[in-house]
Amino acid sequence: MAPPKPIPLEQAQERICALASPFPIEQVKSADAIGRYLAQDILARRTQPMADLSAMDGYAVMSEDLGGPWRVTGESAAGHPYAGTLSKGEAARISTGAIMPDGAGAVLLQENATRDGTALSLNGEGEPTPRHIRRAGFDFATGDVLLNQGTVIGPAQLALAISGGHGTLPMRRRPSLAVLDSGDELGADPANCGPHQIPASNGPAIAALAQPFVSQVHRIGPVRDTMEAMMEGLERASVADVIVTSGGASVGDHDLVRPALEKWGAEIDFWRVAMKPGKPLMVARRGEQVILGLPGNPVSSFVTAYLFLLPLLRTMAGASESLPYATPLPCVDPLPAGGTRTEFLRGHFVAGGVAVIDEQDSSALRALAAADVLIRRDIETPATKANDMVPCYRIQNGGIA
Ligand SMILES: Nc1nc2c(c(=O)[nH]1)N[C@H]1C(S)=C(S)[C@@H](COP(=O)(O)OP(=O)(O)OC[C@H]3O[C@@H](n4cnc5c(N)ncnc54)[C@H](O)[C@@H]3O)O[C@H]1N2
Ligand code: MOO
Repeated sequence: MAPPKPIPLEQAQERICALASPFPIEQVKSADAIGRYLAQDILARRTQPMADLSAMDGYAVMSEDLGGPWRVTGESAAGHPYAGTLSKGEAARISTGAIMPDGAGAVLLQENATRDGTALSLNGEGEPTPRHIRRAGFDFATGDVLLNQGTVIGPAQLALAISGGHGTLPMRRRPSLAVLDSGDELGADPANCGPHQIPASNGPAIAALAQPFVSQVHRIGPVRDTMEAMMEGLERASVADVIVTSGGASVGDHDLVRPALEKWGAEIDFWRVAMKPGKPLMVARRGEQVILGLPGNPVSSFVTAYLFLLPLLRTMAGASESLPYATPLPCVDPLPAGGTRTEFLRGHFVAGGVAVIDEQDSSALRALAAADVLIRRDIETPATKANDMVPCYRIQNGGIA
């Protein structure tokens, strides 16, 4: 039977994301929410700053009393406000982040002051100014939306949520993942492979790509190229919400993933995508479980995990943006017109943009590991000249940048 016609990349990404059902919401300690997506909008539970604060170390004075001299009548330090109300001719020693005393409306930098005991005067370098005051609520006020549902929590978002009074955050429960390597040629121990074996490297790479988005990863295999071994592998994988296989997805005599999935009761959603590398990608479903059959070639498996598995996991995690986004960058090499498949070329950063890596074979791991970007070439896109802008997906930093 002839294999089905490959479907367009965009349609394949849409179909895979449509298979994801949102996972239940759980409250997570804010610091443990890093890398996860908010399940609800986060509203400020407090106002920041809670009062007018000084932005500098110096002296607080009345706004109608900018010329001095003054008498220092007390101090406002961070955590220890000034007691009482400031009057004309009075100044309060104040530190950065400390609350402006009642009655005060300007701050004199200590560099611009001469102080002798409690006597304070200008030294000619500058006057008190309200510009050194951070106004109450200028960052946020109680009830403001601080972070939208679907936002990923990184270090800055974590700081904002904590500052807004949130010790815990509502996140979607993360799916569990099973990663299955298949192929008679695969060895489990990279240091001890027989002469006809290669180390199973796809599983560890896929697991590492997925790790931020999943609760746990079950590693299965290497599984032999027999129907019995595949069925047993799938049975072991059935504990997981998402199952990823690599290898055996193409049309060869030993490519058993599709028949095994069908025998196991999975329904194939689509098989084959008009992309390079990654054409044999297979997507199936069994009940609520989603199964991705990635091609065995290591670069194909990495690229399809990046373009399909991660969007699926992000959708399950409740991300507002599931697909990776392309940044236009100048390509120092001219590129030929696009062909009949959307192509992802491995490229690396050079002065002035990106350059195409010479080796583009879909098994070449050294070239993949040297790549900073995948350069996207759409179907039949016109040829480009040196330094034309091309869409680039960043895969620096293990594919998660
Ligand atoms: N007649 C055709 N042949 C092929 C087609 C086609 O359309 N017609 N498609 C080609 C494309 S494109 C790809 S990609 C490969 C993918 O094939 P499979 O998914 O069946 O993968 P395998 O044959 O099992 O393995 C391919 C290659 O990758 C190595 N491999 C497999 N698993 C791992 C692993 N876990 N770790 C490291 N390396 C792995 C394997 O040893 C092979 O060298 O099919 C083309 N053929
Ligand atoms: O996925 Mo294959 O790598 O297109 O050669």
